Amino acid sequence: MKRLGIIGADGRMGRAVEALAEGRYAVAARITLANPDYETLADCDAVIDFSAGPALIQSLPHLRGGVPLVSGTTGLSDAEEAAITVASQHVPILKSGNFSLGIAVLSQLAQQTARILGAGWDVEILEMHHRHKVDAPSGTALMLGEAVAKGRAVSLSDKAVHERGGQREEGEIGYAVLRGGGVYGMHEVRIVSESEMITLGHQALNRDVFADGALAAADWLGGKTPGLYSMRDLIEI
Ligand SMILES: NC(=O)C1=CN([C@@H]2O[C@H](COP(=O)(O)OP(=O)(O)OC[C@H]3O[C@@H](n4cnc5c(N)ncnc54)[C@H](OP(=O)(O)O)[C@@H]3O)[C@@H](O)[C@H]2O)C=CC1
Ligand SMILES: O=C(O)C1=N[C@H](C(=O)O)C[C@H](O)C1
Repeated sequence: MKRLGIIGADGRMGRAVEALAEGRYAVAARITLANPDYETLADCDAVIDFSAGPALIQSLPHLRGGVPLVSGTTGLSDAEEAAITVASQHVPILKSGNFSLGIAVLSQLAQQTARILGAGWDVEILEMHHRHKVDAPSGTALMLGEAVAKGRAVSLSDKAVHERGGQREEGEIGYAVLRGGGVYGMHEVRIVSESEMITLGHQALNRDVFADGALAAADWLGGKTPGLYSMRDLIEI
């Protein structure tokens, strides 16, 4: 059986991945805060990461032999993102802020809708997650904003408004963040004119949807050449 490493193995997602991997992979490395045995990752056939920036960055040197990495950790700094891009010269890495099929499709729809309608329509991105979530806005909400920006041929960092302190300006991509209870993940892209509103929405109904997608990504990534891949590469949209 192929050997799987899990970074953040004791976390909500790490536990979901370990449970779903049973019968498909032998879990050969479990990286946790208490047991940071990063060198055990080098002997794995694939590694799945749902942890935090520092853990992900510490793992990278141990994958340089070419161990494929699937990473779902969000809230990374620019320096951490850059380190992943550098590592992908030696290692196949599939990184996504969301491993559900529905969000991959929603992202494509948001891009197309933004391209067709243009900046005359206002875009607001809403997300809600459980009370324990650390980063805001979510990695998925940022991905959806990137899709809208790509559809409009603009840069998200130029157009994103994370806290509205006054009146809206044309072309803004606004964010609204809610936190509470046990919500697995709710995202909406609202595209609004003076006369009508399109709502593209998605709700995760359990945590396994992300773990399942990450395991499918690990299967797909085996044997790929080094590079930085996305869920859209996997499902070919
Ligand atoms: N892409 C996707 O589809 C999804 C992405 N995520 C993202 O995955 C990440 C994890 O989410 P979730 O499982 O809910 O969070 P948790 O806090 O439940 O799990 C993270 C785990 O990583 C551990 N950890 C943190 N730092 C280190 C370190 N330096 N070394 C070793 N272990 C470390 C934590 O340990 P401790 O508990 O001791 O702090 C914890 O067990 C988040 O960034 C989240 O946004 C979540 C769901 C889906
Ligand atoms: O922290 C979570 O739980 C989730 N995080 C990801 C994100 O930041 O978008 C994906 C999913 O929505 C759940």
